[in-house]
Amino acid sequence: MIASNITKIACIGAGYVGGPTMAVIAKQCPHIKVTVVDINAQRIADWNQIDLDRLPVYEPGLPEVVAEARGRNLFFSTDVEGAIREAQMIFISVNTPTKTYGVGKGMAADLKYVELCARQIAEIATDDKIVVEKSTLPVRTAQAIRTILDAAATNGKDTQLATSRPKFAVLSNPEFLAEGTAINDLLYADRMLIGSEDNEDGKRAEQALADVYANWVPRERIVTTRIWSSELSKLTANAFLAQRISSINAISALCERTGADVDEVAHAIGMDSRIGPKFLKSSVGFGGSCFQKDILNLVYLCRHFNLPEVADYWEQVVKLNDYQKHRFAKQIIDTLFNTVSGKKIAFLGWAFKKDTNDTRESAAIYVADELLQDRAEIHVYDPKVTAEQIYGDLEYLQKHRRNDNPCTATQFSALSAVEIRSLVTVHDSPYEALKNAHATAILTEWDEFKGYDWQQIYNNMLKPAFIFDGRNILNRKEITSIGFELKSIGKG
Ligand SMILES: NC(=O)C1=CN([C@@H]2O[C@H](COP(=O)(O)OP(=O)(O)OC[C@H]3O[C@@H](n4cnc5c(N)ncnc54)[C@H](O)[C@@H]3O)[C@@H](O)[C@H]2O)C=CC1
Ligand SMILES: O=C(O)[C@H]1O[C@H](OP(=O)(O)OP(=O)(O)OC[C@H]2O[C@@H](n3ccc(=O)[nH]c3=O)[C@H](O)[C@@H]2O)[C@H](O)[C@@H](O)[C@@H]1O
Repeated sequence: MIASNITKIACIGAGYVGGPTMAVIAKQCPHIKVTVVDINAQRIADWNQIDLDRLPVYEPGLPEVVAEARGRNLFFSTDVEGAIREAQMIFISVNTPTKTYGVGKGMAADLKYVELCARQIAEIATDDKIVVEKSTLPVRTAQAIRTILDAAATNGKDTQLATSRPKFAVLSNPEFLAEGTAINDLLYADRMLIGSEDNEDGKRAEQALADVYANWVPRERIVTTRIWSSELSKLTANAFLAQRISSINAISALCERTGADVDEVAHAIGMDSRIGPKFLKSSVGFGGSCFQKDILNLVYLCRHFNLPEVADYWEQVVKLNDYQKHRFAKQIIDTLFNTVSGKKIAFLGWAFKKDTNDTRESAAIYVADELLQDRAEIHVYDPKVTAEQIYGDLEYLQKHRRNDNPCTATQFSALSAVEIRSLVTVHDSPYEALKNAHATAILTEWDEFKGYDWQQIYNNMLKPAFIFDGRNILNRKEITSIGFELKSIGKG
């Protein structure tokens, strides 16, 4: 029977979502044993680090949560099979990146990891399980998961009587946390969304998961829907959030031409309660593993369902974001007298936003790539990102640049790993990165950047000393009074 009182949870995938979400469930529900498993042994070893500053995910508040629950009712392990066997409820929290091959290349979500999980669950389960989609998935994926679970339950186990075969309930429970604020987002969630199949087991499973969250989330914030609505709500939420950023970034370009100030415009329109102030911060462009991936996935789905106008509408959000990153890089080259060849450009920040060590799809990667095409010498400082990660990001891009990117596709040539390493230097100290630089580009809004000794930095930079503030974090008056030439986003 599908369990109604959950005491054992497994989560497949110990990444940015699996790790923090399960740590919070374990913290808030000491009566539930939570086991997080991953095929990446190094990642699991890092989650088991005694030194909590070296967990694989940097996230404010996470070490404290892990310290409280780990070893009590929170476990990290590579024993995927054991965890599946034991659990009543299994979260699938594996990566669903954009496909880099075959049908849907560059657009569709790659569901191979999710499919593998479903097959593994089906193969191993000997009793009834609730399977929860925590990964972000295209609408109707639950159908595919159900088909795999049911087929395996009948195929591989046909020696079993039909009545003794395990039953599965599939739920959709997308995650809405943002990196950098994950713990807060999980503890004080705006809502927890649960989509279930419309049958008795589906409703039973939905109630069981709602009861888990009810240990700390007010009941009125636990929203239940049909399963397709839940799946589509996740893609839609990310598309709406990203759309706001692209909208304000589009206006930033107009501000630069007209002398208006994008921060003032954002403030003024955000005071309209129908618009609201959040997600109106103009920037060098949104990054992160999800916005672009999820919108491209949405676009792919719309085309699949023969809705080309709808697909084009959403695709524009990504195109505008590509344009914004390109605009920023181009402004650096244009301002530095039309070439950055052999010039030292310091990058402050590499992560896609502050308070995370995640660099996936970070704007910094694309801006660096464009400057490297002109043979700039880039010197990077980021408080949380390692040199290997930075080199890895640039090398990955050389192989996987999107073909349809109008800003970058045609004129770009791939750089070798050796070329990248000869042109890019990663520093442990911001002051070293900035010494003798022709220009500084701020790519991430880390708070510490605001508190630097900018006078000292100015003294040590080449003149004219340019700053390209891709996050609008510096105080214009202070910075220009030192003598810097400051270029901000959306300020004429
Ligand atoms: N990163 C974020 O802030 C958010 C991500 N999401 C979604 O959550 C999902 C996971 O994202 P992340 O945690 O960022 O990915 P991630 O790449 O950090 O973690 C995924 C983990 O799954 C593991 N894995 C893959 N296949 C496996 C298998 N068959 N068995 C065991 N482990 C396996 C990988 O080794 C990896 O450690 C994605 O669908 C993403 O779109 C949703 C909300 C927020
Ligand atoms: O599905 C996901 O992965 C998650 O994607 C985003 O979270 P995240 O990408 O972690 O971080 P955001 O705060 O949304 O920032 C995304 C990017 O947009 C940029 N951004 C954000 C807000 C803004 O006003 N301006 C802006 O440029 C950030 O700097 C960052 O590069 C969503 O906010 C989460 O709700 C969602 O769960």
